[in-house]
Amino acid sequence: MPVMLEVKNHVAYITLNRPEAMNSLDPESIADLAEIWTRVRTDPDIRVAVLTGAGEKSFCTGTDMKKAPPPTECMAATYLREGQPLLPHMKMWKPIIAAINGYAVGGGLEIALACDMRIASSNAKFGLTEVKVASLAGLNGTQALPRSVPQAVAMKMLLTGEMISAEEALRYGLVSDVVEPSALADLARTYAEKIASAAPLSVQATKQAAVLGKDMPLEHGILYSHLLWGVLRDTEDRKEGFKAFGERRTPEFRGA
Ligand SMILES: CC(C)(COP(=O)(O)OP(=O)(O)OC[C@H]1O[C@@H](n2cnc3c(N)ncnc32)[C@H](O)[C@@H]1OP(=O)(O)O)[C@@H](O)C(=O)NCCC(=O)NCCSC(=O)/C(=C/c1ccccc1)CC(=O)O
Repeated sequence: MPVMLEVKNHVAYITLNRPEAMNSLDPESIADLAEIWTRVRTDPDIRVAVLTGAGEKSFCTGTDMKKAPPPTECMAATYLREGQPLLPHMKMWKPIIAAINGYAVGGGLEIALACDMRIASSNAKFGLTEVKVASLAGLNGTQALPRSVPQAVAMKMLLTGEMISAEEALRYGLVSDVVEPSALADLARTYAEKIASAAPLSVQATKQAAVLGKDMPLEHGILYSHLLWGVLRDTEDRKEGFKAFGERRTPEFRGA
């Protein structure tokens, strides 16, 4: 399988599984991923997803340039029917954690930028190298990178295709944690299980407030987040959370 999925304790573990090709994305991987994201979005048992690459060398190096199929129709037809091939499938309010276990390059870094949390192994390298192969970081890279690291760093990376190290990525805030390669999966699981143990609707509303609010004027974002708080106010889970606190026990959340 070019992409593997395992669901455990409300966490979807997704692994790009073509280590021999640095987990680059061939057409089968892209189709598999699209299906998996739909499952993550719609399966009520799944509360959070972890995305990683197989092996210790690479998270994902973007388009498989040796297997990219020639176009079968004009771009306008594809674009107006489907929009983008990858990221719309990731659009959901369940959080996605990128566990970056090596190279995150080209479309690979763009996918990581579409995740909510990014943690990395100390051997990870990050680059939007599309200019080197006569293309463009057209999934989200030209927009998301300058919003994720200082503008000067983003422009250097975008225009030269130069990669940065895990240490630099941590310094610029592109990732939140850097650990030894052998510790990455455990750290991803720890964060994912923490998120999965919280009330699912509260987690999803929190992501929505943070993601949508980022592009609103502050005053609007604050009002919007207050409305989302109001949406959560009458949930069974909020009652359970408050009750469990008073009874000094672990709450049992149902997503209701
Ligand atoms: C990452 C590297 C620097 C690693 O170098 P290293 O020397 O350690 O390893 P290699 O020998 O190079 O790799 C081992 C093996 O894997 C194959 N490999 C690696 N990456 C790819 C890839 N992206 N496509 C196909 N094959 C790949 C490599 O050929 C080796 O195979 P072997 O010879 O052993 O059979 C180095 O691998 C590297 O620089 N990789 C390329 C990274 C890159 O340029 N990525 C950008 C691709 S373009 C892209 O992602 C785009 C995304 C997009 C944008 C908008 C809309 C949709 C998609 C742009 C686009 O598609 O146009």
